[in-house]
Amino acid sequence: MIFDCAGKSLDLSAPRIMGIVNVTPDSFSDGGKFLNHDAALKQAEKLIAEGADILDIGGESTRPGSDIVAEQEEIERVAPVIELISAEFDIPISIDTMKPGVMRAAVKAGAGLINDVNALRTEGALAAAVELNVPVCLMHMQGTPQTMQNEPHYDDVVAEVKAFLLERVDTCIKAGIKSEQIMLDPGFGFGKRARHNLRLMKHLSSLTELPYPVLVGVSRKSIIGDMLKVTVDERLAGSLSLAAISTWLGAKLIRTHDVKETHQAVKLSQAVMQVEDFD
Ligand SMILES: Nc1nc2[nH]c(SCC(=O)O)nc2c(=O)[nH]1
Repeated sequence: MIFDCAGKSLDLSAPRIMGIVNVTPDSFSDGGKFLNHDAALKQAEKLIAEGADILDIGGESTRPGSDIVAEQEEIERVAPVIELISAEFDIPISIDTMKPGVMRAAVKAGAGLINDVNALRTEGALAAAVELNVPVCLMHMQGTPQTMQNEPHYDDVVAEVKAFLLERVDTCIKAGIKSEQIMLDPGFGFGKRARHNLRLMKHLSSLTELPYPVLVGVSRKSIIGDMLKVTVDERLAGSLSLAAISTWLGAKLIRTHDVKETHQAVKLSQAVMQVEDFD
């Protein structure tokens, strides 16, 4: 279960941590903090020191109602940062984008994994991913970031998300993506109400039992805010609780803003899962 991310390996035989570096002015949690390259590099350095196993670079916020960013603008935000991080550190880098042109520029700059919240459905994205021949994360989203939280509806959210992801896997493999280069993600908060997010978490094993590693991204998200009625900067405890639950249920990659604390939570849940039953 080792992903080759453009020569840098990501070993998913145990749960790992994906640190978030948003190079956007409007990301819901840290928007604007890392728009300049030095700040982004410093953030990368911090997350690596705290134990990140991969860094996820995003140039377009996909929080509900976010603005669409032009492809060239998104490339100008992410490519220089990826180049800097890739030159400076030996850590695998993922590009969080839906756009094929950004995928190409990011991999050229040193990214080794495509993290697509749109599961390669954008025109040209699947062809780009096949050509770039790097691992991909396929995530479920109902609608678009601009529309997804307007009355999301499911008859059976767990079954529907699982069916969507398996259909995308089938399409990707038929197009030439290797199955061992695929990871899946239920897409917490992407066209889901609180109860949908909770059901997806409760039944996460319906995804983790599949032969693909599962990535979970709940860091500081509305699943926490809805339940605890706390603001974004008061969601660390909730994020860590869900990180522990996710890994307990088989998630192999936790996407987070808070790497140090999440690393501790994951280490504990691993310790419980792996302890010998008898001396
Ligand atoms: N794979 C994956 N990529 C993501 N990119 C974002 S951006 C919005 C935010 O961080 O709230 N979320 C996710 C997620 O949940 N999974």
